[in-house]
Amino acid sequence: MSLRTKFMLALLLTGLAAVAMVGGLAYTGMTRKVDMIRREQAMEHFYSTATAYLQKYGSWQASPGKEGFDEFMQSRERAGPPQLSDSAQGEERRPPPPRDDDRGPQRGEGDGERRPPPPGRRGEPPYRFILADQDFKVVLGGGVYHHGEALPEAARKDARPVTVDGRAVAYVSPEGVITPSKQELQYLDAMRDALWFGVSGAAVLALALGLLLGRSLGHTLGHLTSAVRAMHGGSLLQRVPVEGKDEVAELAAAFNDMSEKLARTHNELQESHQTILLQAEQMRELSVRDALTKLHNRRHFDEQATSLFSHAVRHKRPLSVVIGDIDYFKKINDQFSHATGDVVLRQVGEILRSHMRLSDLVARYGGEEFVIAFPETELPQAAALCDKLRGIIESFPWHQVHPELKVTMSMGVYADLAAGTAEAMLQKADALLYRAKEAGRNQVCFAA
Ligand SMILES: Nc1nc2c(ncn2[C@@H]2O[C@H](COP(=O)(O)OP(=O)(O)OP(=O)(O)O)[C@@H](O)[C@H]2O)c(=O)[nH]1
Repeated sequence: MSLRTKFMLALLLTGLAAVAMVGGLAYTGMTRKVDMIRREQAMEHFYSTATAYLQKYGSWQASPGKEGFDEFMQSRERAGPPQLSDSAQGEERRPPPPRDDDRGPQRGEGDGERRPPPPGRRGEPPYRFILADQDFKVVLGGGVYHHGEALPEAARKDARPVTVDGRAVAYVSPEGVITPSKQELQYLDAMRDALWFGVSGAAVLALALGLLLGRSLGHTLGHLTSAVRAMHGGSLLQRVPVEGKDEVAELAAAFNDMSEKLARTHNELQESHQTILLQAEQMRELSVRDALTKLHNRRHFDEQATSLFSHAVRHKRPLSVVIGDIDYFKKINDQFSHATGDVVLRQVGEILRSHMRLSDLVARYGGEEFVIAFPETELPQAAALCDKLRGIIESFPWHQVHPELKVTMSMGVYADLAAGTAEAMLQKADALLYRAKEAGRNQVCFAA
């Protein structure tokens, strides 16, 4: 069941229950109150008439009886129109009791047998007053009791004494219920109509409110659901409209805050992740680079040379390895300073790097030693390239560093994969370098 339907049902039930309860209570309360007032008024009227009548004669026995009482009452009515008047039978007159014809003859009018009281509202007898004498003997039975009959104990409890000169000469007892007059019935009908009108109004209002509330709540919740789905999809920064100041609006505002914080934290995390990756890359780069020449270091060369060797063997491709060593470098350090030696190392490194192809591998192997691997290169091309490099180093304008500075390099080149490993090839190249040194330096020695 949708939220809107639930809202509508809840409001409908609440509205109907409230109207029914308030209206029902008001209706019942008012009906009872009207009954009570009428009953009191009728009682007061009958009682005052009976009191006046008995005061006039001293007692019922001394009075002309029922006819005299009726006459007395009618004369009082003529004197001033009463709110309620009572017949000599003591019956409340204004609302004529229903099925009055069924009552049959009254006490003293027929066979003397008491008939059941005529039904009033809801089948109850109409409202009447019973008048009993000082000994609780009924003198006016109101169609309920026989003349001379003893008033039952239950009726005596409600009986009100009529006193003359301080002594009770009679008792008035009410009996039955008030039957509403036509006008009162119209009032009650109008009240019932108003009640139904209220119930219908409440139902329409509840449905409209339910629809409105359900739509407004569903609107915000719909936004929230879409936003959460979008967040699941990776778009962390979401905004839903904040309407009003209720709990739903608070939820929407809290969601916006959360989304903003999540997006910010996510961005920060991504940035720091990038930084970490960058730093890791820099660290990795540093770990494979020589600090002075910025060429790769020995460890990196060994790793790469091994895989170049494997590749060359597997694909039966040529591979040449070279070891170059700056001649008399100790003398350069000693004669021109260690700093000059560093400049020489950096410059030689730059010359080697700038003359390599991207696929070539060059590294500072330690001290004044450099190593090169030429993949896809046969020995003659490698030896020729090394001789060219040797010439470039020799002819570099070293005098700009120091007027007397001269730098040359000796190299050993080896290109036979039969050596078995890259390391073994390097050892062979180193032996050829040694030979170059022995042969007078500033030269390239090679072997296939
Ligand atoms: N300036 C400088 N000198 C270094 C560095 N690394 C090693 N050396 C020096 O390089 C010199 C190498 O000297 P040797 O091994 O005797 O070789 P050489 O003097 O070049 O003699 P040959 O190789 O036989 O021509 C040593 O004096 C080391 O101290 C460095 O990073 N900077």
